[in-house]
Amino acid sequence: MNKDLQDLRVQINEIDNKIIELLEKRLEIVKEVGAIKREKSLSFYAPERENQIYKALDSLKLTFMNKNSLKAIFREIMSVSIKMEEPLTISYLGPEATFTHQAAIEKFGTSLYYQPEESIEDVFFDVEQDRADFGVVPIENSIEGVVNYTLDMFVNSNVKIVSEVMVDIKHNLLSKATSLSEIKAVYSHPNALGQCKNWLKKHLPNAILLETASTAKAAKIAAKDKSVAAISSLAASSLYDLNVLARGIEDKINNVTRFLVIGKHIPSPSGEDKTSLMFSIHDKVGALYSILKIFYDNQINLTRIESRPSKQENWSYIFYVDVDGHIESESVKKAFDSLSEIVPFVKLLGSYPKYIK
Ligand SMILES: O=C(O)C(=O)C[C@]1(C(=O)O)C=C[C@@H](O)C=C1
Repeated sequence: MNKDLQDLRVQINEIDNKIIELLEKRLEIVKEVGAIKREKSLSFYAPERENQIYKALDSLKLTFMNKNSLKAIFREIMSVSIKMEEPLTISYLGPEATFTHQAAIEKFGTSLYYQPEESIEDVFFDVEQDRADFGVVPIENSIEGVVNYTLDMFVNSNVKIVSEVMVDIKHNLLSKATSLSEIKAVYSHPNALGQCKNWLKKHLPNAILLETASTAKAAKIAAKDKSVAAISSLAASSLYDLNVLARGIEDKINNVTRFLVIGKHIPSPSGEDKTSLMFSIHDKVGALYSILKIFYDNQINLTRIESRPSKQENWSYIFYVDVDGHIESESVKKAFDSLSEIVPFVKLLGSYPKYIK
């Protein structure tokens, strides 16, 4: 072998050994952290601490390394740490290779146990009934809007939002076939078919479009029939051994879905947090105005408001709001207390660190 190459590889080996030695030292300390958490019944997963670590990485000036790559390395280091402290189980809206699966891995890394579920309801039940430590569910898409099913689940559940994660949605045409001319039908979730409408019209004008419960289910169907294709993720192409006939076929770029991590305990403040609340209002003039005024009076930035039918009585609604700040901060706490005094019903859904890309 070339002498220079050999020398360089010897140097790389030395550095790798140092990295491993340092990782071992880090885990030794994490073990002590885990013991304290067990003794004090604290959550092994600490999203507020993870965000602080990501933020510190973000402020570094690096010569060679891309920030996303560095974040991915630290995601996995912390995933290994959590596993050593306690091998947590993460339930998510499945099947495998869905965007929710991708969101769960982005949040917790690959070292934990993942449990796919058939419905959003089952993910909530897993967390409520201790079959999983945390759950991951979709909450809104930048094009399609809110996932009503998830919002409605919070009415009767006492799980808390502990974290959020955003995933860029990239659609791909997958098939056992090797060319577009062989495709007679395209399967996918209705949202994905809708998001790729123009591409399909242009490239597969004669194909029949068929709906499935998830993009991953579509890939499973495509794996059995060479004349069909699925719109699904790249993860599904490897899982079901499908050819990628076309990449990034969504009509609009900037298609992002936001997911929530649900658990049982509200994490401590990270320094940059969000609080989610739900409440109902009295049926009278100015009811919503007086609520919004509370946030204004406390100088709280309201970042989102949604309403949903209460399902108790026709034409009565439940409001969901997201505000900047943690419930342990003076202003958010004060606003929450004032709100509790004037509405028939209010519930704190969680305070959690804002997502850092
Ligand atoms: O600091 C903690 O609370 C830890 O448990 C350590 C650690 C880490 O590896 O840095 C691991 C898991 C937590 O989610 C956050 C951080």
